This record gives sequence, C-alpha cells and structure tokens, in this order.
Amino acid sequence: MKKHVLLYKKLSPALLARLENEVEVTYIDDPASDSLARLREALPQAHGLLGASLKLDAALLDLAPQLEAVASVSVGVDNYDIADLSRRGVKLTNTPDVLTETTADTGFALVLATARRVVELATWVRAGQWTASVGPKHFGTDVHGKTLGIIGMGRIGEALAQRGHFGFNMPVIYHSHSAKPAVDQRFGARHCALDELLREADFICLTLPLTKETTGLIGAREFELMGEDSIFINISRGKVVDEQALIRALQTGQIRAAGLDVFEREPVQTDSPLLALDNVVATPHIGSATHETREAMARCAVDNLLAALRGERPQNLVNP
Ligand SMILES: NC(=O)C1=CN([C@@H]2O[C@H](COP(=O)(O)OP(=O)(O)OC[C@H]3O[C@@H](n4cnc5c(N)ncnc54)[C@H](OP(=O)(O)O)[C@@H]3O)[C@@H](O)[C@H]2O)C=CC1
Ligand SMILES: O=CC(=O)O
Repeated sequence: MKKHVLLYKKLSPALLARLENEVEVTYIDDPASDSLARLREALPQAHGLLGASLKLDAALLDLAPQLEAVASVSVGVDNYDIADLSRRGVKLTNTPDVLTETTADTGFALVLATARRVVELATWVRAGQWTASVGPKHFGTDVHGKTLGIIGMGRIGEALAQRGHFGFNMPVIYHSHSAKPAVDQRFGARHCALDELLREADFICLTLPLTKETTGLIGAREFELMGEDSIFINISRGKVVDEQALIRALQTGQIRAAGLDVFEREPVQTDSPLLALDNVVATPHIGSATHETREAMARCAVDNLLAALRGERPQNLVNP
C-alpha cells in the first residue's frame, strides 16, 4: 500500500506527478489559516509532510502517530523542534544550497537599494515630485569600496562575500563561530569579534540561522556600536533582532538605513513604525523567491521526502 503524504505547499504539475507516482497525496491549501482544521483531520493518516512556513508544534505532531518524515521547503529549520522530532523518530529535511545564490542576490539588492535610496526616490518620482535636478538632499552613499560586515559566514554569507569582494571591491569582515580559512583566502576576508564588526562595517548583513543562541542577538547595545552611517541588512530571521531597538536606532539616526526581508512577525503589521520610515526598504521575505529557485527547492524537498519514505537516507537530513 502506498504511504500517505500531506502537502501544504503547492507543487508544479511535474513535481506533483513525481510525488503521486510513489505516494498518496492530500493537498491542504495554506494551513496557517482556515485549512488548519483540515490539516488536523488528515494528520493521523500521514507518513510524510511537505511544506513550509508552518510551526509544527507538539500538539500537531501528537496527531500524527505514523509520521516518518517532514520535508521542509526552506533551509531554515527554526519552525521545528528538532529534538522532539528526533525523539519521535521523525526525519527532518531542508533545502540548502539550491537557494544560496538567489538569497545572496536579494541581500545585495537590499544593500544597493538602501545605499542609493532606490525605493524612496522611485516613489518620489512617481509622486510627481521630480521637478528639478536633484541635490545633496537626495544623494545616497557609495557601496563600492565600503566595508561589508557579514554576521554568519555560512553558505549565504559566503555568496554575499563573493558579490561584495569581486563585484564591488569591498573589504569583507565577518563574524561566525569559527574563522573560515578558505573564505579568508578567496575574498581577502577577516574573521572578527561581533563588537569589532559592528564598529567597523559600513554594511552589516545578518545571514545566520535563528536559534536559541541567536535570538535577540542584535539589540540596543549592538545598534549603539554601529556608526551613524551604517546600513543594516537582515535576510536571516526577524527574531535575531530586537525590532523595537531597530526602530529606535532608525528613528533617532543612530544608523543610516535598513534593508529588511524578515520581521519579528510575518507578514509585518501594516501599522509597523518600520513602514513609515523612508530609510527602510522592506521586502516580504523574498530571499529565495524566484521561479527557478522555488522550483529547485520544491524538487529538493520531494527528493528528500521520497528517499526518507523509502527508508533511504535523504540527502539533506537535518537530524541524522
Ligand atoms: N530571507 C530569506 O528568504 C532566507 C533566509 N535564510 C536564512 O539564512 C540562514 C542561513 O542560511 P545558510 O547560509 O544556508 O546557513 P549556513 O548553516 O550555511 O550558515 C549559517 C552560518 O551562521 C553561523 N552562525 C550560527 N550561529 C551563530 C552564532 N551564534 N554566531 C555567529 N555565527 C553563527 C554559522 O557559523 P559557523 O559555521 O562558524 O558555525 C554558519 O556558518 C537560514 O537559516 C535562514 O534562516 C535562508 C534562505 C532564505
Ligand atoms: O527563509 C527561507 C528559508 O529557506 O529558510
């Protein structure tokens, strides 16, 4: 008999066919909203889950006694209690590598957009306010040659360093658990303590995972260490930052600008003070959101799940 998979992310017809070739599939549209009840109803039959953006807590897992594997369509695994999944004997997989370059592109788009005030000034042009040549009031700040500070020198951090070093001639400094000699050699980069990076970098980019250790890593004290010309970029997770402290730092001119793809609460609330600030570029968690990369992530998740359900070791097993 075929195993049963609950799908809570829409797949392309080709990938759905590949999945249905081996397993029974039930599709639940957007489990975060009305369909949560349908998800609960279907969990007792599920051997596998495939999707993203769902906080898979113990109450949901208790409903799924037959569960063998969860394939997350994301590299970040902060929505899962990994120890609890392991205790239950459930394999968790993610989708690293296939999204690295695209997410680094998003990070660099935020670097450029904040420094050159692209969104603010494009909005100003659309509003019919471009009536004479622009002057210093509308100038931005250079990106090339400035110091790029990367917090979390993993796959995405390294792809960002590549863009900064080779594309924009930027000195690269980074903070991670350990120094990365290959990165130092390739990009002329330097490993340093967090406080040193915050003091020295012109662009401070967060590219680390959300864990117990990184929750609230950047707060009022850290913003005080940054200079008033610093630009802060977050493509990691909103909860790595104390959002109230970030708002204060932006409102008081403690830092120059912020480019934010992730927020403490998502979707970000429409009345968030962040959205009222001209020096904020906010995007809706689109780090990996291109047609090509989302398809590659979904393919990776399908492969991982099918391997796990066949009893094989999936390529991207998070809890071996
Ligand atoms: N905005 C978006 O749409 C996307 C966001 N992301 C986010 O980006 C994160 C990173 O992805 P990826 O680069 O593939 O992951 P990696 O695991 O390759 O890299 C993460 C790096 O963070 C470092 N790190 C972890 N904890 C700390 C800490 N406490 N202090 C300093 N450094 C730390 C690690 O350093 P070390 O190696 O020294 O241990 C590691 O190199 C994901 O977990 C996800 O949250 C990912 C994709 C898209
Ligand atoms: O935020 C996206 C991810 O893949 O993690």
